[in-house]
Amino acid sequence: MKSDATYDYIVVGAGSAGAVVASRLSEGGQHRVLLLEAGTEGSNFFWSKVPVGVAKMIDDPAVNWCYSSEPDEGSGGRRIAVPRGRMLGGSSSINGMVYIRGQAQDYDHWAQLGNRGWSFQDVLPIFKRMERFEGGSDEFRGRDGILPVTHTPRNKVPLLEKMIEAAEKMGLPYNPDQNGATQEGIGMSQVTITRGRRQSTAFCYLDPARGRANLQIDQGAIAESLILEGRRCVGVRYSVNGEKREARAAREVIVSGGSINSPKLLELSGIGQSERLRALGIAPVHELPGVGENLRDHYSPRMKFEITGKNLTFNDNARGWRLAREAVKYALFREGFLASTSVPIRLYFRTRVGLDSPDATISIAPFLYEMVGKERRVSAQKGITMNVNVLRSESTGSVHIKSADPHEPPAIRFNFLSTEHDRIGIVNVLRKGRELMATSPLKEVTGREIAPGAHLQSDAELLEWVRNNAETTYHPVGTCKMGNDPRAVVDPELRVHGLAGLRVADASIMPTLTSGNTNAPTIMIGEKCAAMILATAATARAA
Ligand SMILES: Cc1cc2nc3c(=O)[nH]c(=O)nc-3n(C[C@H](O)[C@H](O)[C@H](O)COP(=O)(O)OP(=O)(O)OC[C@H]3O[C@@H](n4cnc5c(N)ncnc54)[C@H](O)[C@@H]3O)c2cc1C
Repeated sequence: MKSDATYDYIVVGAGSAGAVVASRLSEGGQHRVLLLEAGTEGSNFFWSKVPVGVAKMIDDPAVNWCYSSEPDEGSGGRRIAVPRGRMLGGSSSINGMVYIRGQAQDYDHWAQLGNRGWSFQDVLPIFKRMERFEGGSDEFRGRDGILPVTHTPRNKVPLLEKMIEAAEKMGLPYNPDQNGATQEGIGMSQVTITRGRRQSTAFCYLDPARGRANLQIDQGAIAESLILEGRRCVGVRYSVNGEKREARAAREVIVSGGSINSPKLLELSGIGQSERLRALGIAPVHELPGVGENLRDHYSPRMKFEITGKNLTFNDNARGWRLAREAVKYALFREGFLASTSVPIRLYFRTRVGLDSPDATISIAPFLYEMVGKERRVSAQKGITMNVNVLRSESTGSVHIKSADPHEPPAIRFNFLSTEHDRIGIVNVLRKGRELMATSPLKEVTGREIAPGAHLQSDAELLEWVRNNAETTYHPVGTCKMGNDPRAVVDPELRVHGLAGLRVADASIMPTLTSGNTNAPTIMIGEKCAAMILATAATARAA
């Protein structure tokens, strides 16, 4: 066993949150930081740089953990793919690059649950500080941050103008900034793309930090367990190419492995439900019943409609010789299909009267795609794909290890559609999708409803279709949730309850889902965690 030097902080996982934590902790130069990342690729991985590369990486084990869920009732007995980034930048390096904070109420709710310091008023300054955005009002948006956020141009795909007009007829106004005063309405997606290049946390936070003498980034380094001495975490056991190593942390270890791998690492270290761990031959060290519980995600069926008009969708220009033309456009100008998000437009809306804020969303890819082997390709048939989901779904599942072998994937149980709220909600969203396509001027260019299909009308039929076809939007959260109740894993400072020297900082600490995609909130969590750690260190120095 190789025993490395002692660091002040060890961060496990260089993802949306972990890259931020390591970058910020090493910024001032006074703390020695070790960042362990299981993946071997970085921000120069070709398909990670090119926005359209999402489709290439969705199932590529070189940069993706490629997990899948356990079959259950909510998924009609299917296994659902659970892609997770496995490279510097983590899932921010393979994701769809949509940038959405969620609603003020999401964070106020976290604060109401007892998480002091997490209300919208508390986190808004962090969101503003971290972003470099070109529009919106100064009250809500930041201009000088490390993370470039851009607007998808409005007029590039003619079909989108028809969508905006149809939505407005339905009473959903055009919203120029869905990260501004209100999320509600139809708007162009904001994205972490600049000049045709993905802005992952690897690119924005780690690349500029690489030259720091006090930051060591070890890639291909898989954390296998935490080193605990009594009630204190003092380091990490990990392996690189099968070689076992140990690193010691004089101050703290920060686990940022994401919602699937963070609870897994805690359990492998004896932290979790003692009975469950004992049954797998792991000696329980610290009973913490919430570890791996409270898994939440956005369950998302894809609706598909035929489009009859000419040159209205990407199906017209992203195949055959036209795709080659798009490639040239990308190479020369960093523009076009290859340089864009696949979901340029989105709607946030209320599915029923009496709600304070939107409870559902539809994001739209202006093309149909098909699976060719394990790859998603643009179809010859013209149409659109709608990704629809309830924003704050209430079904909860779990992530637990299946054995003491750190290299075995954990059991992921989503338990989707297990609450009435989620069942009613998803049916309402499907109906809203239909309503949009049946409204002028979209109606005039809309052909057949390919999925779910017009023959499915009753709630029961639609729900059955969802069970058998829905995917996720790749937003697992909550498995090391923050709070003060018996199922909470970390406190509002993200310290693991009952242990010293150990924090968790990633999407797993969210007690509930945010109203939208989860990358921006997770980067904020990384920023907030680093700020809290640095404040603690400064207080200790002053004392
Ligand atoms: C395909 C896809 C599309 C998505 N699209 C969007 C989108 O458009 N917009 C959006 O906002 N969100 C999107 N998301 C979700 C968003 O990217 C995630 O919520 C966010 O990146 C999670 O960040 P994290 O820090 O919790 O985990 P991750 O970013 O996944 O980082 C965890 C890191 O830890 C590493 N790691 C794990 N275990 C170990 C270990 N034992 N040892 C060493 N390293 C380890 C992993 O390799 C990884 O690099 C998408 C996600 C996916 C997968």
